[in-house]
Amino acid sequence: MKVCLIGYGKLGSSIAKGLRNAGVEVTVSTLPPTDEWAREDGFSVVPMRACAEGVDLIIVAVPPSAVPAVMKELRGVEVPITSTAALVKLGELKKYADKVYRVMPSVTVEVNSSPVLVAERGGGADSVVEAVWGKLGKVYWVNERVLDAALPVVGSGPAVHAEYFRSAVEALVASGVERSLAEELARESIIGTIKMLEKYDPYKLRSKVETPGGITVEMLLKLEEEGVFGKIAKVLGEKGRELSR
Ligand SMILES: NC(=O)C1=CN([C@@H]2O[C@H](COP(=O)(O)OP(=O)(O)OC[C@H]3O[C@@H](n4cnc5c(N)ncnc54)[C@H](O)[C@@H]3O)[C@@H](O)[C@H]2O)C=CC1
Ligand SMILES: O=C(O)[C@@H]1CCC=N1
Repeated sequence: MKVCLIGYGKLGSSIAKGLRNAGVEVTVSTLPPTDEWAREDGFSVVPMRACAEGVDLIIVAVPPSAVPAVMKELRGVEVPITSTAALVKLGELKKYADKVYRVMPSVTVEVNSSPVLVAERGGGADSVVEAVWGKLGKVYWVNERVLDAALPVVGSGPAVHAEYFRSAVEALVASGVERSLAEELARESIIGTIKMLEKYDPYKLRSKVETPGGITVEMLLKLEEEGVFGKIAKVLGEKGRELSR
């Protein structure tokens, strides 16, 4: 499979590396200075129309404000297009191309382990979209409203989740644990928790940990009293509702 990737920034570079891990041939078209970064990472960089020739799929990973210019330059190209841009709706993309999709992944595509929301089925090239994006994680076909609602947890997710990880590490360091050990302990604990969440719902998991009268319930009630978890749900939920309006 061959892919043309437009944009080699924070997300684009992760997409390119993830696709390469999976054996997909990637050609890049991007602006300076990221063209040099792509070459340094071993990708071939060419002008946009040349990039779009003879490939199975085009991935547009440019800032939302640059999408209209890129889509105009791709006008008339028959290859299906997937846009990763937040905020640029499918209706807007369809003004420029027939076979076009919105995709919402996260930078964890770099390790081939991202949820990938795709809107919407029936865009004229579903199987090639599934085949390429399926190399980067797990594909979920959804309507656009769901893609937007999920953006704060999927697209922004790694940054948000990493802040919890960081807080756990700081807590250990504050208690006198060496930072390298603290990082390892927090990471292993989170990996184990994710595996348990495949078996148990969060309420059940919490009840397995909370010893009556013990320290877990004491700490969690304190965090709840301070509104920590409610605040996360409120802010991410409000953003999802705003985006999916
Ligand atoms: N960074 C992330 O974790 C995620 C980003 N997104 C979306 O992906 C898109 C890219 O985001 P980032 O990589 O963070 O942005 P970025 O600013 O790091 O990278 C943008 C890239 O697009 C290139 N570019 C800009 N205008 C161009 C043009 N006219 N022609 C060709 N290339 C052009 C830039 O040179 C750069 O390589 C955005 O629309 C964003 O909403 C979606 C999900 C996650
Ligand atoms: O922060 C942003 O706007 C983009 C979309 C999701 C992740 N990064």
